[in-house]
Amino acid sequence: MVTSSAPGKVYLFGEHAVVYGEPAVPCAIERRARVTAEEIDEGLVVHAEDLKLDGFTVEYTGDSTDLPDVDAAKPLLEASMGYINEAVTQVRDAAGAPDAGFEIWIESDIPLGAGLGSSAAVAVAAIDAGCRELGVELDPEDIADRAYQVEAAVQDGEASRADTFCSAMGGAVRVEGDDCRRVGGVEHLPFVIGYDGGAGDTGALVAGVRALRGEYDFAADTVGAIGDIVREGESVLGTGDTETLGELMNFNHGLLAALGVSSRSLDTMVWAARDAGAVGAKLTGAGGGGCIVALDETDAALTALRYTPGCDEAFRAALDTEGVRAE
Ligand SMILES: Nc1ncnc2c1ncn2[C@@H]1O[C@H](COP(=O)(O)OP(=O)(O)OP(=O)(O)O)[C@@H](O)[C@H]1O
Ligand SMILES: C[C@@](O)(CCO)CC(=O)[O-]
Ligand SMILES: [Mg+2]
Repeated sequence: MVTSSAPGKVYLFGEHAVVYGEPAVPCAIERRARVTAEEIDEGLVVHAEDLKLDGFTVEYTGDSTDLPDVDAAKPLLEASMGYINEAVTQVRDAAGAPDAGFEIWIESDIPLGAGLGSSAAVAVAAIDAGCRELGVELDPEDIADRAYQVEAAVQDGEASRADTFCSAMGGAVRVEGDDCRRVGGVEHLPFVIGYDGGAGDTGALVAGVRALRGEYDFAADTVGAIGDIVREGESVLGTGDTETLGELMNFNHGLLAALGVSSRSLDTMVWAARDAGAVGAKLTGAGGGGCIVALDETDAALTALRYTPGCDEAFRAALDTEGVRAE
């Protein structure tokens, strides 16, 4: 039996636009998903106790034809199980063991569906644990690639490599299409996270941006302008110029809001952090609900968020320079 863990992430810049080939800079954070895998004779048994669907805790067995006995919509359950099922498919493929059976336990500090990359962290950790259990060591780039295949399969092709590459490699990364690399020289960023307790539907939000981009040239230009922000941000990343990073994050949030992926609670938390003196604040991930990320060396934004109606939880999240690892 082996356990692997992988970090969640925040986007400094570039979510959504990265789906259309613009660059993005996600950063791994010290909140992890841990996956334990044990080889069994056949089939798949998954214990996913954090996986709450409208209040249900799901412990499921076998493949998607053998759904757990809970009163939740079948597509919702199938989508939720998809990441682990697809990760196991990748493990069997990598190990050349199409019939390998697994019992899997998932435990995670990353809120689900909230923009902190829980799906990528679970996929990355599951692939690493499953492969090591079968005696196969993949390097982090291969794990990232296979975890991307998982996200692409579950999200009907609507996924970039950003979340999975970041989770596998750790630190700050830059992703532009298939070109994925680590950004050197970034050791510390004073991230503060505000979480509204909710979640966004990544697929629907991506589809909304795609539709706007098709309908209006200025929406396509907005996506391009997010790419310009990323290119500008890269030039100051690692120089210690937090003020400029913050200003660019604020601009990025405005453009994401223009594309329709913010929400009242995300905007409220963004303004609470800024009013408290954060150098910048924006939504992170797909949006619609979930988390914002602010930059603040002091405790002011953290405290302000804790008193902001609609903010369920606020916490610091240090940059995690380590990606996937054996536990
Ligand atoms: N602890 C967990 N146990 C089992 N499955 C999980 C767990 N955490 C995440 N998942 C899977 O990931 C899905 C959430 O992924 P989704 O991409 O919607 O959100 P996210 O990755 O948290 O946010 P974003 O992609 O915006 O950063 C869950 O529905 C579930 O299928
Ligand atoms: C919205 C999006 O850009 C980020 C979700 O964390 C989608 C993706 O990159 O796959
Ligand atoms: Mg995700």
